[in-house]
Amino acid sequence: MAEQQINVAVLGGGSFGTALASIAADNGARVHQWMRDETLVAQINHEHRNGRYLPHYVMNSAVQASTDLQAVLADAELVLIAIPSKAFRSVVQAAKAWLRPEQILVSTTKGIEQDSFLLMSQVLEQETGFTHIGVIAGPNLASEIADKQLTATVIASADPLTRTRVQQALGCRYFRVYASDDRHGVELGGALKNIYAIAAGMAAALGMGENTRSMLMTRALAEMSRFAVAEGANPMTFLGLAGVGDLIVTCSSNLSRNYRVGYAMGEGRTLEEAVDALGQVAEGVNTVKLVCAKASEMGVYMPLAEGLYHVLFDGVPAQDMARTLMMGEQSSDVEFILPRETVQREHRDQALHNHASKDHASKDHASKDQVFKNSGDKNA
Ligand SMILES: NC(=O)c1ccc[n+]([C@@H]2O[C@H](COP(=O)([O-])OP(=O)(O)OC[C@H]3O[C@@H](n4cnc5c(N)ncnc54)[C@H](O)[C@@H]3O)[C@@H](O)[C@H]2O)c1
Ligand SMILES: O=P(O)(O)OC[C@H](O)CO
Repeated sequence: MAEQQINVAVLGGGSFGTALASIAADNGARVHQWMRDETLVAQINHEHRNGRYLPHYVMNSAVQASTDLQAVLADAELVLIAIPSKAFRSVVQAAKAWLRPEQILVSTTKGIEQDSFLLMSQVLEQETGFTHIGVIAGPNLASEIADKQLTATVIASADPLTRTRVQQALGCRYFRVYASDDRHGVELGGALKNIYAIAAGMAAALGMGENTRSMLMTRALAEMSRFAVAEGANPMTFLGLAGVGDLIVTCSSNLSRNYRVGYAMGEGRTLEEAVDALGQVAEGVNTVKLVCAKASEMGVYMPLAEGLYHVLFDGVPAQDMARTLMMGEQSSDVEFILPRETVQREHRDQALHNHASKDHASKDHASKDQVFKNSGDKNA
């Protein structure tokens, strides 16, 4: 589908970086992939395999791997950055000397920066000041893409050139790229769903049923969009691939690392044991901490995220947390139709009404008593 051969640089030698590099090469792009590990570089260049992250996947043999950041970026028109959020800024800073304003820079990372609460495309913007900046997010399990399972993603950018170039570079017979201009919403969708994937993994390990999983995912969507709207995103974005799409896949599949962390904890492992056993990044663990702090600062109601926080960091058993959540307020289904505040007001009004009726009834009763007393007929 690529209309002209484009030079693509992929920064990151993990599973998603590797899958994206191969897609772009399948699509006719000239692809250079940067990573730190010389052994992996040699393996990709000679065996066309990334034995550490996607051992069973045969990559497109045209992908050229290198540890030389300058060489990888030299001719790149499109730069895809697939580095975990903890290291994202430092890699961008290292790359900065060879980045140019005409390049298209796209983050594929679904995480939030610890101290700044910035999303990765905001880090890119802050570090470079460039305009062709975008993000990719959607239901994109790297190992399924590697298997060439039919997959769709979203390129989100306010910049039309970024959107069309990424669609041209990556859209192919097994990978569809949809466009959005709500970069913030798409990026938040990708980062926030990791929280609920941990909770869904936990629920599955605890033997909770399909009704429970469906409730969890739907309420997660309500919570994610409530937070994102408070952050200035468009709630409609959450109806798309980067919202409900990514939430479904990550809350349903043990190919998701976040789901696997939750599952291991539901089986009784500690957070540390679960993360160690994974050996890769589960962004949701850090994201839940940052989002809970932010939500309390902004006054956004996020009972699921808060509940998960208590299980991960305060030693609250997951079963107890689930019970507590069921006792929480019974609120609105879709808050953009019936606002949560309206339901709360209705409950308050009803309580007042009940109280007033009770009061009235007891006064009525008392005055009847008085009449009876006065009339001396207690059986009237
Ligand atoms: N794996 C997926 O299915 C998938 C899908 C969509 C999005 N993502 C997102 O993409 C991002 C990267 O994911 P991944 O699956 O490729 O991760 P990964 O854990 O498979 O690999 C991360 C890569 O980053 C490298 N890295 C870590 N710290 C580094 C540093 N300081 N300098 C240079 N390189 C460093 C690692 O060596 C590794 O090559 C994550 O934020 C994830 O949310 C992943
Ligand atoms: O493995 P996870 O949990 O990081 O999820 C991978 C992707 O984000 C799924 O779209």
